[in-house]
Amino acid sequence: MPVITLNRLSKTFTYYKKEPGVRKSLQNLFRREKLAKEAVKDVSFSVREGEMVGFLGPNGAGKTTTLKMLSGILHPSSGEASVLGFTPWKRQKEFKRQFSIVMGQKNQLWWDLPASESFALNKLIYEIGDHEFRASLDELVTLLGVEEQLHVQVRRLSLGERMKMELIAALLHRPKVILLDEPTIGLDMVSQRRIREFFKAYNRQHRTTVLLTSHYMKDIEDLCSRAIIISGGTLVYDGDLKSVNERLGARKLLKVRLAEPVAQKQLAGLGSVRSSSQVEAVFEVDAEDTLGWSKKVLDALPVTDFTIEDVPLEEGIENLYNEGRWADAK
Ligand SMILES: Nc1ncnc2c1ncn2[C@@H]1O[C@H](COP(=O)(O)OP(=O)(O)OP(=O)(O)O)[C@@H](O)[C@H]1O
Repeated sequence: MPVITLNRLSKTFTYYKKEPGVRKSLQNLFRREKLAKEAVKDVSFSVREGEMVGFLGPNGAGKTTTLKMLSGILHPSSGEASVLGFTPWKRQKEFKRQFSIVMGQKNQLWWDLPASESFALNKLIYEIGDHEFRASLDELVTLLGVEEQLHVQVRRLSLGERMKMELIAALLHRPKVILLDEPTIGLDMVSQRRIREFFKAYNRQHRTTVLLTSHYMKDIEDLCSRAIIISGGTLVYDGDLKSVNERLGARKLLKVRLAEPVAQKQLAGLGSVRSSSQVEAVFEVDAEDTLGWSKKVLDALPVTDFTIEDVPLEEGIENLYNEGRWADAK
């Protein structure tokens, strides 16, 4: 049984064009130009109970807008959605008690109070019983290793510690469905890993259904076996994460630092140059022949430093989409 279902869900934002300058602003008071942005177009998919699905797409693809509709923060322009049998934007109390959304860029904790006091408030809001609250809090605090920070004013916590407290606040009422919008954004590698490990353990224990957006491929790889990809508001892929990886992994970025400036022409003569500055160059190369490419570049240029990296997720998706390489993946 799916717990999340979207049926041709769409959202168009309408807004008025704003032009710079006093004269234009005055003109706009009388004659405003109305614009429309189709942020999400006819998106349909469903997620089964206990699944952890990566929701991916380039910047501005419509991910946050979709998650906001699924959490009831936004009304769609058309289409339907059901989460745990509820229509999210009706915002029924019973829905809110079984659901949670975590946005890495927003916080729900009170900054001037210790997190423990925000948790006590959530206990009241979600009507969590004493025993359940204690058990839930103990489990989350232990899994995330934040026992010592519970009574520290939130504004004094590190970014990673604050995010862990945000997660506790979002999970205290043991929601069955969790939407995670960039939960590890801006965190250092250690905190990112800790949060990934937390979700793995948490999901094993509670079989929560999770829809996760992240710009870090590692988050998605570690937690999800299925990916849903949108681009320009439209669903472009729904399937195995492995096949997305195979496609994205086909190219690598070879980054070199040079001892002295090298002419653009010489760089271009070596291969596909992604970008270059005075003493740096980035080549996009075939992943299967990284060694051959490395040798060629090292032989030809005065290289002082050298790294091989994956193509950033959102860029890779955008490239594949533009090249029409999704056709056989759908
Ligand atoms: N209130 C709004 N009014 C007008 N346009 C909007 C509004 N909210 C979002 N948009 C536009 O809708 C599109 C989708 O935005 P959304 O935030 O859903 O993208 P996203 O996939 O989450 O991107 P990112 O990865 O950068 O966070 C963008 O072009 C954005 O500028």
